[in-house]
Amino acid sequence: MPETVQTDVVVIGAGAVGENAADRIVRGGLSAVLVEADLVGGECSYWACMPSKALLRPGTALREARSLAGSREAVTGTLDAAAVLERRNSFTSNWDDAGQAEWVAGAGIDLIRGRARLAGEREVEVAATDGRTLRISARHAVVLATGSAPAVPPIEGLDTVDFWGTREATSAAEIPARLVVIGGGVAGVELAQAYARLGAKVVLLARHGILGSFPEPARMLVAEGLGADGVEVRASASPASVRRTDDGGVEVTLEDGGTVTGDRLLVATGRRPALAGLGLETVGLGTEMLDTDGSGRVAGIDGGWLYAVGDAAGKVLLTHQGKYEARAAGDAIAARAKQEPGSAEPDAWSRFTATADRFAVPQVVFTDPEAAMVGRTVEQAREDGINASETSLDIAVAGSALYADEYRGWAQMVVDEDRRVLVGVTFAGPGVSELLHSATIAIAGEVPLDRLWHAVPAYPTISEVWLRLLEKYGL
Ligand SMILES: Cc1cc2nc3c(=O)[nH]c(=O)nc-3n(C[C@H](O)[C@H](O)[C@H](O)COP(=O)(O)OP(=O)(O)OC[C@H]3O[C@@H](n4cnc5c(N)ncnc54)[C@H](O)[C@@H]3O)c2cc1C
Ligand SMILES: NC(=O)c1ccc[n+]([C@@H]2O[C@H](COP(=O)([O-])OP(=O)(O)OC[C@H]3O[C@@H](n4cnc5c(N)ncnc54)[C@H](O)[C@@H]3O)[C@@H](O)[C@H]2O)c1
Repeated sequence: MPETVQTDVVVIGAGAVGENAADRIVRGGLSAVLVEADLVGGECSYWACMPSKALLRPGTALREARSLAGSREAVTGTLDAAAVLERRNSFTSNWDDAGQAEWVAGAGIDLIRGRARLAGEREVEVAATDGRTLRISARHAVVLATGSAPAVPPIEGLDTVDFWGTREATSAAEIPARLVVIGGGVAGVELAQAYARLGAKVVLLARHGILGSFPEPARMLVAEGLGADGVEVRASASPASVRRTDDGGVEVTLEDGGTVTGDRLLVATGRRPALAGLGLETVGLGTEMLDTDGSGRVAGIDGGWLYAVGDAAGKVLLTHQGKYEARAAGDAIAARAKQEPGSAEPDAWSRFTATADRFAVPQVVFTDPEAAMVGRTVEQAREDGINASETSLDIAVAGSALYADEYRGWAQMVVDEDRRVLVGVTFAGPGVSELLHSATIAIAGEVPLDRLWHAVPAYPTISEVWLRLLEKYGL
């Protein structure tokens, strides 16, 4: 007989998103059980954001030192790959989640380690890691925060080789001499540059070019940065088949008949919500993408007790947006339990709905140079029926010249001409990631351009690009 447990809310998955949902639920006065099958902290902490950025940052710091006369002369060596890997290990706490589990306990959340699945309305069954089977009844809600799984492309022979996914690439203990990367998305380009800087000879196969969601000039700057580090970017290269070579490496045959060989193959071709094996059929749902509203409530569930947030909801696969969805869902669940006014069907921009998921999503590609974008491209804005204009220029202000000798960067703003507010901004160049939040505030706050004119950028910072953009726009 399974042990039975009663709680207000069960959160399945203790990644960054599940942790935030449970935290908001407890802060809202409810009890929460958080179930985790692997490491508390999830993908971002151990196999994604943190280790990948830890692998990239030393190379960027070195390039920055080399970009200035005076400090350039002080650089006498190359990256110490072993030290970089060691520093990366410290950011993942050597894949030990004791610190995160301690935070969960301190937040008043009950942690159960094991694999959970739905077992009917408001019921969750857990195969606990200590061998017990638990049956948890949730008085108010169940939140799916199970993250995502790699989308493995249907490339002939891929199942016969021992290839890396992003998990293996972010946790590797050594640098392969030759690395072939399939996938020109964010994960592919970041890891291609990280490994090239750590000494690998990298070929990146990007069938539609790199960073498809970014405007062309930003993509070009990143491609040049990759090239400068020796990454061979093969745009339009579509892999047809893969085989193991006699020396233990891999050979990728392209659709045009060409071949590329490496000691390791990294496949970074996107991710899908992790919904398989979750018992969704017990509540009348399939394992295809869930349909959720702004507070994460899953459509088609009587009583609205099932929620999905973060990668599991599949709207925006980014940690910060997932955590934002979790805050909205957690607050909504707690408020709905108390029948708080405005929580049942919240208005846009209420704290119970993740409105920015549609209009103001920021993303940074942590390559060198960086690419940073928030909101819509001009094409997306026009597709959405917005009377959009675009203003773009190279970043060439006193702050950028001081930042690096021969600084090269690009900026673009997309304006809704009817409302005279920003709906999209892109920056590309060294150090631009820290500029992005100014654009996010302008978009989420719908700051009128005539008022934005009065947001004076400090001299001499790269932020002066704002002034140049507004002047070029006509202010
Ligand atoms: C290489 C790489 C780099 C990235 N870099 C960035 C970045 O720089 N910035 C950024 O914003 N985003 C980045 N992302 C995306 C980011 O990692 C994800 O958006 C984020 O991890 C999603 O968080 P989550 O909590 O929804 O899912 P996850 O972090 O995947 O957590 C889900 C958790 O649920 C658990 N789980 C799943 N099923 C069950 C079950 N049945 N029972 C119990 N537990 C279960 C899993 O074990 C896991 O711990 C990156 C992704 C990759 C692949
Ligand atoms: N800095 C960051 O914020 C960051 C970094 C890494 C990953 N992420 C997130 O993690 C998720 C996964 O990243 P990703 O780069 O794997 O996904 P992605 O969807 O961004 O890119 C996948 C790439 O793989 C290519 N591809 C797909 N199938 C292919 C095939 N059969 N052959 C060749 N190429 C193929 C696509 O054209 C695309 O360029 C994304 O949602 C991303 O936003 C974020």
